Amino acid sequence: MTGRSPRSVDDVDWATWDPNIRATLLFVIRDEQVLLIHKKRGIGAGKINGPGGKIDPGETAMECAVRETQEELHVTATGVAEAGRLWFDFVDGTKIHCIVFRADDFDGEPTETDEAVPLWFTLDDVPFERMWQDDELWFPSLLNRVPFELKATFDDDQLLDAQLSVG
Ligand SMILES: Nc1[nH]c(=O)nc2c1ncn2[C@H]1C[C@H](O)[C@@H](COP(=O)(O)OP(=O)(O)OP(=O)(O)O)O1
Repeated sequence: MTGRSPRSVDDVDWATWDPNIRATLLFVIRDEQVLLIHKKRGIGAGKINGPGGKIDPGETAMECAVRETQEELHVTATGVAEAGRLWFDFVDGTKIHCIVFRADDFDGEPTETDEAVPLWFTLDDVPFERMWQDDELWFPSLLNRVPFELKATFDDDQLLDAQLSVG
């Protein structure tokens, strides 16, 4: 039998799943608004997302989230706390483990860089149609400060299946 690419979350052997990318996302949520980016390059270029990126050797996930936010927007997030964890299994073999952080505030002025354009959205107007398809599933938990875990399968940037657990 020829191998079939995993399609549903239950097709993936999560017990042996080993991510080839460990990354972070950070969402500053302040005054009923969320600070997002239009990402110019890298995985998900062209989409709107939170700032974030790959964890460097020797740094913690939280240090990575703060560093990436500094690099992409020239602001320093404050009041940072872990919000949830994401497991993305792509049919091309890319396996991304992503830790999501929430921040209450920041120092500095959001500034466009080579990597990102800063964008503010009110919490009832988050542009999910321009974001990764999984984001809409876990964003309510992020806003409500309920810990979440999401496993999802993707074909390129098309969401195939997702399982969310909260609390
Ligand atoms: N399905 C998905 N949903 C989502 O919300 N974010 C995703 C995602 N798949 C990937 N990402 C994000 C998480 C992480 O911040 C980023 C990783 O992509 P990259 O490695 O291209 O990041 P960067 O290029 O910004 O990082 P560096 O290479 O470290 O500069 O993509």
